Amino acid sequence: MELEAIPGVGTKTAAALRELDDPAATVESGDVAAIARAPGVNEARAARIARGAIRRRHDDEGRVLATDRARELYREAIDLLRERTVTDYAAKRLETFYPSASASRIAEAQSFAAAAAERDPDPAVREALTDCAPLSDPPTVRVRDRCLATADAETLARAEAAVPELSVETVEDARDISELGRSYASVIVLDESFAGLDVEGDVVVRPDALETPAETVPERLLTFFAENRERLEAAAAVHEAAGTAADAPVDLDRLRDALSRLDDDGTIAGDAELDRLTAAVDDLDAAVSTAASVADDRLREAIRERDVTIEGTDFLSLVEQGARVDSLLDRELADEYDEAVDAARDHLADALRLEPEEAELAERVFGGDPSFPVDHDESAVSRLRTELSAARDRRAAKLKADLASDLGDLREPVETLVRDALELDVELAISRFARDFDCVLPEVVDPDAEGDAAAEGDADAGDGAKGFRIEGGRSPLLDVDFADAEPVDYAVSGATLLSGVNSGGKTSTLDLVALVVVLAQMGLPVPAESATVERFEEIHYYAKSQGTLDAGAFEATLRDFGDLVDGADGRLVLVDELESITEPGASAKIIAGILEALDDQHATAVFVSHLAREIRDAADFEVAVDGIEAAGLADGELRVNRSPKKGHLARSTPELIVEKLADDRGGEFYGDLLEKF
Ligand SMILES: Nc1ncnc2c1ncn2[C@@H]1O[C@H](COP(=O)(O)OP(=O)(O)OP(=O)(O)O)[C@@H](O)[C@H]1O
Repeated sequence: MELEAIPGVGTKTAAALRELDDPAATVESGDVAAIARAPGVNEARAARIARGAIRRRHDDEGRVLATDRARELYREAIDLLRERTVTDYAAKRLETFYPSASASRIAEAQSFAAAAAERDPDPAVREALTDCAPLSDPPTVRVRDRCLATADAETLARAEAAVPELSVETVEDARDISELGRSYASVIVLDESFAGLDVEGDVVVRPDALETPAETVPERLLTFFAENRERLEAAAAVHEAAGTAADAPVDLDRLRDALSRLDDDGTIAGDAELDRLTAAVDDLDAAVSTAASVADDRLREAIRERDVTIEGTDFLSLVEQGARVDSLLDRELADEYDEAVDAARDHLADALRLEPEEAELAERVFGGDPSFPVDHDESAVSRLRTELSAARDRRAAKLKADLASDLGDLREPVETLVRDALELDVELAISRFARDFDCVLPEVVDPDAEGDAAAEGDADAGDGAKGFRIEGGRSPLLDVDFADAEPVDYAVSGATLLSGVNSGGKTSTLDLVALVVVLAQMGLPVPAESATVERFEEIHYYAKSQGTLDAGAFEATLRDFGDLVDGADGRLVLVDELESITEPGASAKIIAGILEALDDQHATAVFVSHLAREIRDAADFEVAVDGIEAAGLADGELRVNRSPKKGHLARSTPELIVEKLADDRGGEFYGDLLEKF
């Protein structure tokens, strides 16, 4: 796939995406975290790229959200979903859902959402998701005790690219290699031509070394797993909490076992022998000095308890020549000295937990010429250190190789393990949203088919329709608790005026319609008992304007509507109290004209207005009027039936108040007033 063909991906972004392992598949996968691994691509941008790829796949170029208020509604819908995610990943991934005019995209998203809504939003899974995050690539580790060697320039370039962890050295002959063997603990020769090479040190010829990075640089896998330990454990916990452990792409026990053998810095953990050797090397000097003290104490004690007879000549030579008293040890205290040395050797072997062969080397540390304090042999200590260090490094290398080979098998599957856990968060957010707001998956119908979405129980409506029909819709965007949101039934096909008392819920009804349509075209469940909506090409929602516009702004608004009515088929137009843009008489005429044009073009429109009667009178066609009706005033409070009544011009609040006064007070004045309505 041409990456540049994705909407919103330019040459620079395409170049960044090409750095990914499998750019096309990654971009198509919708995995926002994986896309965001491309250099310079953050998650918000990754979501846009994923959305672009979806659009391209569905040949979906259109922009359904056509006005600021429509876009605002979409943001509010996304926010309601995002509030229900646990991970950043899921929050970003939800952004790949957008209102689409493509039937195939809506169907695709709906099938995802339908499966998601079935998920049980178990609090235990939510808890487990807390530490879940996309796997990260640790920075390249430099391994300094090993190198690659080749005589070939091309192999050199390939090796440098494939194994940036190791130095790649150029060699011409066996002598060069043997020299490398002295500088590095191990050398891997890449050229077949050196097969059978016999040089000293840890030198191997492995032409396949670049293809087997787990063996060549086990550190790469080890640091990857060490760095991602918490994320992997969290993903495993999610699968367990969700009851999907048995189907997980990785055997979770095996993963945990491998992780338990790994330290946070990518070294080997939990191996008693390696721990013993490491401690022995680290403690060697301290143990030698304590062992010497043990011997000294013994000897001191022995000397203190013995009567030593010194011959006169000895005494003289001691006094006159400053001869060392040590010479007496050999003669007078030989047994005691031997015992003290044995004690020192035992102490050393015990303290360092040495194996018999190592203990043999350790014996040479003590037992030279008798002396007090007891001396040790520094070169024997050094030999012991070399021996123990080499054993430690051999052990570590073997364990690393073993562990890397185990982890190598898990490398690919853990990607899926983590991705599945994160995707579960996306699904659970949708499930929670659907449950919290009593949602249903709506029917999104083809506008070109015959019939009206608004036509209830109309056999002709079939699978095709114009307009929308919402039953029992309850908006989560109201300023009251969702539990107090009263259900609204509303269906419109064609251009309609919506009248109603003040605060009757007209604006809230427009919000509900916009929200239901936006969610429906995102392929998501909607907060209603049932809903059928036309698959609109565009949603134009205009919020109530703040006061009368000056001439310039009025002209601009009129031009907007001029564009809007041009080719309006397939559009949903929601307009809240457009009359406030200019004086009432002119407003009524303008709104009547716009409605007429929209109706002509089979657009679906709902215009909320307090001037419904005037607009109807000004219109040259039979304009439909619906009304949100007050059932009356009770204790000064309006009692409202929130579902607009079809074909009904609702009485206004002033009319209701005049009627109340006429009833309560009687008299000519109120009666005359009432008649004027
Ligand atoms: N379906 C509903 N369920 C519960 N409360 C609602 C519902 N619809 C509206 N309300 C309440 O009524 C208030 C007024 O609603 P809204 O602003 O939509 O009325 P309006 O008819 O547009 O008013 P105005 O004529 O003043 O523009 C809302 O703030 C909300 O508290």
